[in-house]
Amino acid sequence: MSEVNGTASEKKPAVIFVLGGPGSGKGTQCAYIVEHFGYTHLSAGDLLRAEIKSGSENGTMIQNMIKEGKIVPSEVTIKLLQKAIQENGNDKFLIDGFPRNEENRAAFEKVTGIEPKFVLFFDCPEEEMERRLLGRNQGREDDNIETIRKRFKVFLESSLPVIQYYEAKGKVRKIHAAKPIEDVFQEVKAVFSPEAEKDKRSI
Ligand SMILES: Nc1ncnc2c1ncn2[C@@H]1O[C@H](COP(=O)(O)OP(=O)(O)OP(=O)(O)O)[C@@H](O)[C@H]1O
Ligand SMILES: Nc1ccn([C@@H]2O[C@H](COP(=O)(O)O)[C@@H](O)[C@H]2O)c(=O)n1
Ligand SMILES: [Mg+2]
Repeated sequence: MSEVNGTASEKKPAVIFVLGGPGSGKGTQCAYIVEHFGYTHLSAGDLLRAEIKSGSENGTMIQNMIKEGKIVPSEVTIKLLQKAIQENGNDKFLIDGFPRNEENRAAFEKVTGIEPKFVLFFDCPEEEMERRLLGRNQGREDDNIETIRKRFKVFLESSLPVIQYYEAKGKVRKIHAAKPIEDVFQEVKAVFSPEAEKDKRSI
């Protein structure tokens, strides 16, 4: 496929949006899904952090927004996602941490014409997410209590409505994420195994 929003005859990649509050375990579980089910993992946050490191002209703006827990304009994030999809040979992607608000959601659909197959939603209480983020130790500039509180607020105000939008379309697969990593993955597996079977039958 030469373009992500190419002509009707070109097959669009299968996309699963992976959503959940900060520290709910999205990245951790995506690594397991990649290993077991052959998806490519694209984390919107990781792509934005790489863009800062690359010295791009948007770097300072992105860095400031991440420090404040704010959502970067869709145009920037979608360009990074499109490029990552185009550069990858796979036809199925986990898009982690996107769409984060209604603007992200509507713009991605408009620009790429892609509707997610389903939305994997990691549901986790704030106290547990806060504990995990404060213990993460990956040197992230937004893993401090002040920014974490801002990120929780943005999640409740801007990201949950996106999950509710997909819930109304019957597309949300909710995972109880406040359990040990292996137990969470058992629940995730139960979502992906039937999908993998369906995919095999349609080949
Ligand atoms: N089920 C779990 N139980 C305990 N700790 C976990 C669990 N899942 C992930 N963690 C740990 O919690 C921290 C956050 O996990 P992870 O980075 O996967 O979350 P995330 O949802 O991607 O967060 P963010 O939105 O900030 O990128 C990591 O240190 C990870 O090892
Ligand atoms: N769609 C997105 C995704 C992320 N951001 C910004 O990056 C921060 C970190 O995201 P993680 O998923 O790695 O936690 C997030 O708080 C936002 O500032 C974004 O703007 N848009
Ligand atoms: Mg993450």
